[in-house]
Amino acid sequence: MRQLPPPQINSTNRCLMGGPHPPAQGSQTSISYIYTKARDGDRKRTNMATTSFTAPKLSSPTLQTLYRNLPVSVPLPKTRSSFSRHLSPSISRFHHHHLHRHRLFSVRAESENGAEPPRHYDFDLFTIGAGSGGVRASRFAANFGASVAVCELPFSTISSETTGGVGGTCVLRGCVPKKLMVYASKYSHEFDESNGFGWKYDAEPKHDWSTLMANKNAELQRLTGIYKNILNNAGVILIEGRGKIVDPHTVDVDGKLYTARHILISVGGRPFIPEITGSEYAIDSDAALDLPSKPEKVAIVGGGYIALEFAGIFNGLTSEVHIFIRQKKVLRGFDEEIRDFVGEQMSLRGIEFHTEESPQAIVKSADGSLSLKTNKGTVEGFSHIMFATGRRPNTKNLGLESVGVKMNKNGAIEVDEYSRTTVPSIWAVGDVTDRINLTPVALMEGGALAKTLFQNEPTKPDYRAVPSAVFSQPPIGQVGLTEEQAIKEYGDIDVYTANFRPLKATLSGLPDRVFMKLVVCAETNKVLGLHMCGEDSAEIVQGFAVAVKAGLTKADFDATVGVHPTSAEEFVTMRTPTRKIRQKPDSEGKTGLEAKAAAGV
Ligand SMILES: NC(=O)C1=CN([C@@H]2O[C@H](COP(=O)(O)OP(=O)(O)OC[C@H]3O[C@@H](n4cnc5c(N)ncnc54)[C@H](OP(=O)(O)O)[C@@H]3O)[C@@H](O)[C@H]2O)C=CC1
Ligand SMILES: N[C@@H](CCC(=O)N[C@@H](CSSC[C@H](NC(=O)CC[C@H](N)C(=O)O)C(=O)NCC(=O)O)C(=O)NCC(=O)O)C(=O)O
Repeated sequence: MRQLPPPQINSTNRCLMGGPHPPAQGSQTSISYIYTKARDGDRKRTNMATTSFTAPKLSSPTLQTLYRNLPVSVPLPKTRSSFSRHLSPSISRFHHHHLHRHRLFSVRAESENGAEPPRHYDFDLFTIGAGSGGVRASRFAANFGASVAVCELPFSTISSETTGGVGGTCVLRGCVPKKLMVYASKYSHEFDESNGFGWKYDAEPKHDWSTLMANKNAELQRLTGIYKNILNNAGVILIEGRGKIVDPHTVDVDGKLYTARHILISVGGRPFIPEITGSEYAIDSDAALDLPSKPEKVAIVGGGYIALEFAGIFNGLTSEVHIFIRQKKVLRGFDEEIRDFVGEQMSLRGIEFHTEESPQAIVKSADGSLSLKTNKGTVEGFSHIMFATGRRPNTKNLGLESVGVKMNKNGAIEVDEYSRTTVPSIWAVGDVTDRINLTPVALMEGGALAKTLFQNEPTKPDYRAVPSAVFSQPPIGQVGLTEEQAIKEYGDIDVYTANFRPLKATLSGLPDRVFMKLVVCAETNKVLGLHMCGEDSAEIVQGFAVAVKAGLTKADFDATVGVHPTSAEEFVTMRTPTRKIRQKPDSEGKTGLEAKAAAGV
């Protein structure tokens, strides 16, 4: 796609960020606050004495532009902008109160090239979508001194054209409720483990589905409230409704128009279900997180993150679970040995895998049960059929085509390295751009954008060594290259693996095992990739991700003392390579110490 030049930081930002400006001679505008940088990068507002000054007489064009771009605060009642004109009385009252509490209404004058007449905007940044990326960009931008509004649809556990909620996918329909359900479902395995440690129950522990759903939903309500407060405390104005871009600087929210110097699209994605006969009987992950009762027998179509996580959840909560994947293995793109290992371990916990089976139709029987017809036959008697067949960017009905924001064939917004779309004033972060669809990545993109636009610090998100976890049971954690990627990229690698029965399994008597792998560059001794499937792998990999990101060598790992007895210690005690792969001609590979010396470490 077209690469736009790095964003130019305009003089508004420079002035705003630069701390107290000397009052321009003769101005009558009151400046109420300055912003000082706090340790964590957020900014603290400092109350300043109001300064009165009248418009300065500036001779140089640069200074004139600088002055036009100064953020000037105008008391709301005196200045009715296009923004306040369109507000309904109740929203207007809220904004009036809110703006006065946080900062006076900011009207900015802009002249893009010095020749055009200055334009006034209601906001420096208008964000569409208050999920992880949108909230992060908006609140950081506000903390950097920008005037920011964000619009979001009303709360619902199920996303649609008319529902969403502050917090977005991660908080309301993804990571958080999913992890709560993972916690709920893990107990059954733990009850099984406990017998070997002497625990006896007079009766089988019972699970009450409605208690779990009620507590989970109460937590989601709490979190959406927390996210509203986070925005409010940062001085971001929240507007409930559906945003649609009208022109490169204007957003329509349910009939009211708001102008902004920059528009950010952070509307995320939604589950995708392929169109097959009977697909209306299928549920997606939104619905699966909010079922009124436990599924008795569930088919899960797909072999990605979501399919494996829900298979573990329903299996742990004692549903009968069948997974249908169109390939031989789950988790395309993951390390091959991890793909094999997780499949085996999940099978041992009672999940049935149907491989190389593609769904063709769903049929509902008179008794209400569902059958899944595939290329290999029909499996009957499901209470639920869940599709976890990927997610699609949420870019319909946003007005993107009409303003010229380019999208790829899946509807993902194309952006440059700074998250800028093909329209220079419009930016996009998070799943809507389909880069790496993970919450911490959206947070990174949102934070980088706020710095780029409002802190005079053009910042590209860094996609090297992004760790991730699949909260399957057992879970997977990984960072860096798979063995297959490393061979392709480096040719010569050493692979260290450990496949062992963890201490806990010796008394529990369960067939649980752990698999761990280090992929090491033979030439430099750097650890290129680290993979684990087994209890606690997500927690373990987060720490090791620092080492991989920092480019540490296998020798550095060897020099680290283990924590005993843990599974994690295997990563620092793998002494002999399981295999050495040599693809470069005449290549022997170096030992750890030789490589360390060669690299000057
Ligand atoms: N723990 C985490 O960090 C989590 C992250 N996520 C994020 O959300 C994204 C979406 O997750 P998910 O929905 O699991 O998507 P994924 O892309 O991970 O997996 C989709 C799965 O569905 C299969 N599939 C796609 N289309 C069809 C079809 N028409 N018929 C049969 N099978 C099909 C794919 O098979 P094939 O491989 O053959 O294409 C693949 O196995 C992930 O990529 C991840 O970024 C989601 C949940 C948890
Ligand atoms: N990691 C811990 C904490 C989980 C957590 O971070 N909970 C979040 C909610 S979900 S997570 C939602 C996600 N937050 C985060 O990912 C926070 C990550 C990290 N603390 C950071 O600052 O980068 C997000 O969308 N952030 C937008 C933003 O920060 O701008 C929270 O806000 N809790 C407050 C509370 O419970 O009182 C755990 O797993 O137990």
